[in-house]
Amino acid sequence: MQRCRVFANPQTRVQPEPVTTSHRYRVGIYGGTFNPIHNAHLLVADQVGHSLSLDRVDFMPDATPPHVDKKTAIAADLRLAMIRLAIHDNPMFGIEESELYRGGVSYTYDTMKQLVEQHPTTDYYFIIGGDMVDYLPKWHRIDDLVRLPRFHFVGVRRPGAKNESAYPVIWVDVPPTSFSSTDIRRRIAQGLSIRYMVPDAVAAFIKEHHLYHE
Ligand SMILES: Nc1ncnc2c1ncn2[C@@H]1O[C@H](COP(=O)(O)OP(=O)(O)OP(=O)(O)O)[C@@H](O)[C@H]1O
Ligand SMILES: O=C(O)c1ccc[n+]([C@@H]2O[C@H](COP(=O)([O-])O)[C@@H](O)[C@H]2O)c1
Repeated sequence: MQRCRVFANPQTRVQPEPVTTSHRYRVGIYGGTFNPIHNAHLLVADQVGHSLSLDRVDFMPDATPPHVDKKTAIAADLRLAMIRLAIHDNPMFGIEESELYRGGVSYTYDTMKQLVEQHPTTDYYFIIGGDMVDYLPKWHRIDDLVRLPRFHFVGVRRPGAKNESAYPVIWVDVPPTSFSSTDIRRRIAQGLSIRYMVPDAVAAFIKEHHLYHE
């Protein structure tokens, strides 16, 4: 049975304490712009979490994405609010907000270096779309990133697809869903339904705040 440390202040979160000193937490980090978060993101995070027996999968919204060609996203607090609404009913899901606090361009090396240093008993599994694996050689300080202790890449693969990479990647097969946040934004601008593409609470938030209506 896992022991818990109960803090004197009842407001403080009760955190599980490792049973032995060798206990390691297994945390998935799912980075993205989440403009907005959608059901394919949730499906991927859940599938990877279960496939790799992760203790947690944290969604990590970026401040400024490293890709220069990406369009400016809506304000971070709105993206964050939608992530909160989307994940509230899944106890495996959390949010990693450090890139938003840091600001500037959200290079994964900078973020993960800080996280592995701050959490020495945690193994990190950074989730990326299978198509993105081909672009890893272009990532900022990629050779330093893959050498960080307790850092792993997880490639989300369509069943049966190739699993080649210039860098070590743990491949996980996930049922394919082809839509993206771009598709959601376009559909909203065209007045089309996004029901079942995003959680109902996210759709209601988008409507209430009149987001993505051009
Ligand atoms: N349908 C999908 N299936 C698998 N992975 C996905 C899917 N949509 C997005 N991802 C992955 O989710 C991560 C976060 O992506 P991001 O927030 O940029 O979403 P996106 O839907 O690709 O957005 P956009 O269309 O605005 O580029 C990325 O690793 C991306 O490859
Ligand atoms: O560090 C980099 O050079 C780098 C280059 C491309 C993407 N990333 C990260 O990968 C995650 C998904 O990125 P994107 O642009 O596909 O949504 C997000 O957390 C980005 O910060 C990181």
